[in-house]
Amino acid sequence: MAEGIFEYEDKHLGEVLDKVDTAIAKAENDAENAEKDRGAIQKNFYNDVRINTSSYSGMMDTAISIRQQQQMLSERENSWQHATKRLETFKQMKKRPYFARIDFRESGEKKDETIYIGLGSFSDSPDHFLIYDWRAPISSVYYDGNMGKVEYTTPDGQQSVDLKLKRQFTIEEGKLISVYDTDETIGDQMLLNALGSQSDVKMKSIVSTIQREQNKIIRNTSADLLFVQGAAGSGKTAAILQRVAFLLYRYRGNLNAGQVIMFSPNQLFNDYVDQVLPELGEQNMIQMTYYQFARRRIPNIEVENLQQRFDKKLTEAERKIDQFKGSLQFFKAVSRYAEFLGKSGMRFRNIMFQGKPFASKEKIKEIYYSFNSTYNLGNRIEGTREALIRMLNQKVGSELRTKWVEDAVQSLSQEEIHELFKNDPREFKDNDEEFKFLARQIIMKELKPVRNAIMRNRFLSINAQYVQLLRSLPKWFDLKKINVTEEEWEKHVDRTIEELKEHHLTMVDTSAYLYLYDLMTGKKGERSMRYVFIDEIQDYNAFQLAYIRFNFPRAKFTLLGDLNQSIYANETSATLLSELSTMFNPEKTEVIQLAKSYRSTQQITDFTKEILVEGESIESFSRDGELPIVSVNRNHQKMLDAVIKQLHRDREDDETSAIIGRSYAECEQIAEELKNAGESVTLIRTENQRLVEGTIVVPSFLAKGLEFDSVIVWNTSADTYQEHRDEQLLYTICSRAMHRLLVVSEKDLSPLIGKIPSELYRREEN
Ligand SMILES: Nc1ncnc2c1ncn2[C@@H]1O[C@H](COP(=O)(O)OP(=O)(O)OP(=O)(O)O)[C@@H](O)[C@H]1O
Repeated sequence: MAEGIFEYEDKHLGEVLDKVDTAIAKAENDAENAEKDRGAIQKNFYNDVRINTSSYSGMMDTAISIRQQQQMLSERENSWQHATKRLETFKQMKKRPYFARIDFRESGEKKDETIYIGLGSFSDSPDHFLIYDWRAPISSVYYDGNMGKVEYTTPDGQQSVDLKLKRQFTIEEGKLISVYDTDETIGDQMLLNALGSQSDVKMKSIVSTIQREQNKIIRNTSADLLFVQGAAGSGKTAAILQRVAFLLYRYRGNLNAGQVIMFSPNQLFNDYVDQVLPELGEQNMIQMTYYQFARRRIPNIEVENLQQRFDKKLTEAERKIDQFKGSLQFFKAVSRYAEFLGKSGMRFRNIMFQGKPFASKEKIKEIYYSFNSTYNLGNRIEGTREALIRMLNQKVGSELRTKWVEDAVQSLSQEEIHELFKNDPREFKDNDEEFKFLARQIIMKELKPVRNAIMRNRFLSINAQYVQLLRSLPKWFDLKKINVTEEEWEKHVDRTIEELKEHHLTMVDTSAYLYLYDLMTGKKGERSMRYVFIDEIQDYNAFQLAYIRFNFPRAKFTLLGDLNQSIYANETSATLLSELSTMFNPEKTEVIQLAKSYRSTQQITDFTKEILVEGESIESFSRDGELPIVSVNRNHQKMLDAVIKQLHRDREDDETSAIIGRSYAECEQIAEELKNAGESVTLIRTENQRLVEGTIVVPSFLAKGLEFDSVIVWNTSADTYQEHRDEQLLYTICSRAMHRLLVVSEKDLSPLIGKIPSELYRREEN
């Protein structure tokens, strides 16, 4: 880089920082004044209020005066908050005000324009922007184009510019460290710097090095369904977090973080990504796992967790049934079944009062089916509830003169009477009136559980209904379509009933169970949710997706995944794409492929992609590193020694390490053995655990979406990772590594590693 350019930019940076300093001083002053004003109002609050309570109009004046003082106080409070927030932003800006510059000429203009791009915009007068927000329409040119004509989208349509210069800066703590000019999309040097650094317990934003394909994902506003298929480490997660920040900026004022929800693979992952949006100056969206989403609706039932789902061994028939229960076909079958329920077949439960039915199930059924045939299930349940509440109100009257009520009134203590008056004693005309009042209060209290049962639809019987749905299925669904016999189905239903009795449900049943319940109760879904993001889509089945869609009927969807990283061998993701295409309008569906893997060094990506049968489309990013090591050991102890040796190497080089075992049981054992050998490691037991610094031992099914400097794959022996069955699982684990990968096995090496060309790794025998 020419000397003059660096000096020029250094000077420019100095000028901008001076202006930021001026803005800081002003914001400090504003904050101080707002604080003073606030203090003064608080102190003089009652001096400044005109108090006059001698007449009605005087009291009104007093109330108005208090209100005015309160309003002034809250205005000062707002301006104080505003000033402190601005101050905070400017202080951040001082460290790294911008990261890029572009020069371009707009069509029809005679002069070139220069803009600087940073995390947020900054201007020294209303029309004079010194820094543009990376999300501003014009900033897209920086990410999207090579030199020459570049198009970009504005809220008013497409625009084009002639791009003449693209310059990148490294600025640290307000000091210019380096300047690069590039005619590539985003110069490799900056990306290399970003990728070469050590991993952290928290993911970082990628704002200064967003790649062109990623930019498409981030800025897409047209699709109802945006589907991103991308190799491991291709930046899917990084891109969607940036996308959330983009959408919050683009629709500022109309969209808030509470209207965006992201389904993530596990709680560890939530932890891992929770700093990205705050770093970009935005609030985090709602984030949960599907398990949490389902679980909060049915607290009394234990839903199958990740580990149970992962460890499950199914017979061939069970596998087919499981697959069917996770399909769109079954989703439609449940919808159809619910339609029948509008005519007959709804199961009810008695609502009990003092050991006897307040409303018998027969009576409830009679009410439920008394409505006109045009009523849908939602209207029916509402009508039934209203009729039951009317019955309840009549019951209050009819119970007045019963013996239990009389006895209860007679035996009331003074305190209890006081309480029934709600500490507000009243005058009664005579004793009878007082009795009636107290009796009503007692009856209403006693009937409260009945009222709750009505309002909470406890007269429905979801368990019985779900079982009936399963039992009756062969009568209206041809089991031949799924290659299952009636006996096999019967056996399966019996098992589900047993599980329900134990308050257990598998994940596939849970979705169907909840969906049926929502249909029965006429639930409409959350219409205020505007964007739904689902990461690691390959681990969902079509039923779950359809159910999520049902829950958020007005939202736009962004689905991200890698069909090569399905960790559940029982479920196939291949059919997922075709099922998806029937769920959304094809004209509003866009698919983006990300083929380049940024996470790992070239050596690691070249190695891991060989594990897959169809891995050739994965491109490695040219970042150089050491060859992966495949260590084949004579016995268990040797294998452990190889791990310890690598841990020492990692520690010396300041690399974070993760040891990934296939099952939880295996991880528990290694963690124990490593501790006994004096190594300090943390075992990740469940998906709800927090991420910690230092070496961790994590089971394969919890490593989803995470990354580590150095990955050690434990026991890749032939019987642990089998050909066909475990290809994707092993690929997923190995692709967690950024800079270093060690695969250790005892005796026979898994054929999945054996088939990798030997020049792609270094073999060690111990
Ligand atoms: N444009 C980029 N600039 C800098 N770093 C990037 C870029 N894109 C991706 N990365 C980095 O590459 C790594 C992998 O990205 P990310 O976790 O988003 O990939 P992914 O596609 O979600 O992977 P997986 O499917 O394996 O979970 C992260 O460390 C991320 O910060």
